[in-house]
Amino acid sequence: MEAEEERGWGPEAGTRPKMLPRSQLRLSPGEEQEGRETRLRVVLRVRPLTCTETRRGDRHAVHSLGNGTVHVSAARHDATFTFSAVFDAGASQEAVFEGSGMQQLVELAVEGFSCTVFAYGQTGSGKTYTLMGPLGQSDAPELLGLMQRSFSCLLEQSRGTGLTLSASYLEIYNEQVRDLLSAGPPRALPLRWSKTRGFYVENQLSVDFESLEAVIELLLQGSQRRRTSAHALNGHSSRSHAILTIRIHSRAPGTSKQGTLCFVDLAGSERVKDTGSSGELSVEANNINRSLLALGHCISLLAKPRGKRTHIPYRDSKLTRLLARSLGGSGVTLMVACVSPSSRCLSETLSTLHYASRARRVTTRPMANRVPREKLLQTLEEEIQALQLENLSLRQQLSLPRSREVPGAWPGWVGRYSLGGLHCPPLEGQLPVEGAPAWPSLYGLLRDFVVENEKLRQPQLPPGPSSGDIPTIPSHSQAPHRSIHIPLSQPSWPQHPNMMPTSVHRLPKLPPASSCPQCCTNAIASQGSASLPLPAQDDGTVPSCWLQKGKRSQGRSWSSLRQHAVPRDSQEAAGTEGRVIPSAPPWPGPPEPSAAGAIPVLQWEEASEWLEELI
Ligand SMILES: Nc1ncnc2c1ncn2[C@@H]1O[C@H](COP(=O)(O)OP(=O)(O)OP(=O)(O)O)[C@@H](O)[C@H]1O
Repeated sequence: MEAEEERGWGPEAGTRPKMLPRSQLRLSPGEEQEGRETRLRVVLRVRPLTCTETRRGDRHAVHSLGNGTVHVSAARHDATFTFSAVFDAGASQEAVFEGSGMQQLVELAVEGFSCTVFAYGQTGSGKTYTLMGPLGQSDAPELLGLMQRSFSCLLEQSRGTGLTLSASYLEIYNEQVRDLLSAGPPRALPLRWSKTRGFYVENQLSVDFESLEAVIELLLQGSQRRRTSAHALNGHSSRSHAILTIRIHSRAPGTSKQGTLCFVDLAGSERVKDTGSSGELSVEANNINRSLLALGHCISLLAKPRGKRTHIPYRDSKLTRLLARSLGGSGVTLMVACVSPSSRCLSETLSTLHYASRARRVTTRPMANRVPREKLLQTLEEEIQALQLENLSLRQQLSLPRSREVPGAWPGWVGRYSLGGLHCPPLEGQLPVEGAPAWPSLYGLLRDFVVENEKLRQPQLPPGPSSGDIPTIPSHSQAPHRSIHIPLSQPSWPQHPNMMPTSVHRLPKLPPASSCPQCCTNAIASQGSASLPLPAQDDGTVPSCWLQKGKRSQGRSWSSLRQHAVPRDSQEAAGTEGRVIPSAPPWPGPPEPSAAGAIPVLQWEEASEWLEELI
């Protein structure tokens, strides 16, 4: 745990929820990290002395002690700092890429997380060099920076996986947000806020790309448009904060993710008397320093424990607004602090080191950006797969033949539903509806599995007939009606084929059926017979209170769904001997073909919204 925290991106102490071992859940690193308080990862890079500094006879004041520790020594200043990694003057660009965790950041972005790497430090400390290398030197691939190496890594991952990539590039110059990719002279773009998107730049140009050459060309073009000037400490000093964002849209069967990989090259903090800036340069310097101060202020507040945090003033600058999500929200962030080793830059170096140390205490709660409807479909598929495994296991335990070995022994759902794809073929007599989601079919399949598995679980049941069909529940059975709360957000058990559930104890707990609170004393209509937990009235209809859409509450269980849709075939099941008890709630949408005459209570949109709420 400690080691994990030391590396950064480790969960905060005490925030790790109880989980099954990873081997059972088969979680990806991103899934493991999702929703947990996660520290910013901070690494330090010390550049070599420049020719001017060497000529001047500046001394080395910053020494790496190894193990992520750095020591600063000069006359009255002596201090030691620890980071996730420290790269000294001899470290190559490749070593920085490998040791900073950049590759992991790319992987998380592909998984749908908002990932940010930002370079912070005094002017001339090597931020641009670390991120982009010396731009335009294509003959020296070893000098390529974190950005180009990440692009390459990303494109490698995108090969054959259907990732869609696009890039946007902007700068914040004198508190104006400007597009670096759109044609014509840079003009200010509005920065807006919305509840769903947070802060965003309106009308920003986004360019799709498919190759490394294309994205590097975009980087070059944009960087050439960025404001730079010469001053005493840097002949090519960036006068703006630059933000290059790569959007990664990945589509796989049943899921769709939208991750971002954001590179922030901050303008360097500077002392006007050191840089000799005047006129426009000093106006720029003031704006740069002011926005960095706002960033520092936000970081100081964010570094406090969550309970003690006060309001975070993101709105104090455009920079902090755009970094809000990366710093305090749901992103994963890497900070590369850059310093000069020169004894002359000591006070600025110490300031950067304190700043970076504070940033190490900042935490976020990473959340992947998934398209909810598709997430639901994915979850349904996972549940079905888990139930299918259980079904096989139960059949084995009851010495029932595997259905596949007995022709015609598959339960009714086989053939009606296909697990392979989300978009099942239309059923007989049913017209295909363009763009119609496969939820009813998946839901129906889920329900059928639940029903069959529940029946197979009944301990008093004799082994089934030789046909391998599901044994029926005897009419005298006192088995209570139960509704299953299916934990959609977590797989019920391992989904690896080699990890079949070995005992029924791992099945979801079955709570007692709930009754209609308004008018029915007992929803379980017929004692001793297989029936739905539905209060059928004399005329065969269902009390209106069951059909009314009640006020939606958070955390509703599957059983509450039952109140919203009642297939008529389910009602008919009440009181029918030997019928399977459908303990899964009926699908709240339009009727399935098998549920002839179902009562459609909710509109499709409502039903889908509702399911989204559930997960
Ligand atoms: N690790 C390094 N190895 C060799 N040269 C470096 C290294 N880091 C920086 N330099 C050189 O130092 C100079 C300043 O670097 P750079 O422009 O990247 O600084 P910066 O922090 O981005 O400055 P500013 O904030 O003013 O834009 C450049 O000439 C660059 O080539």
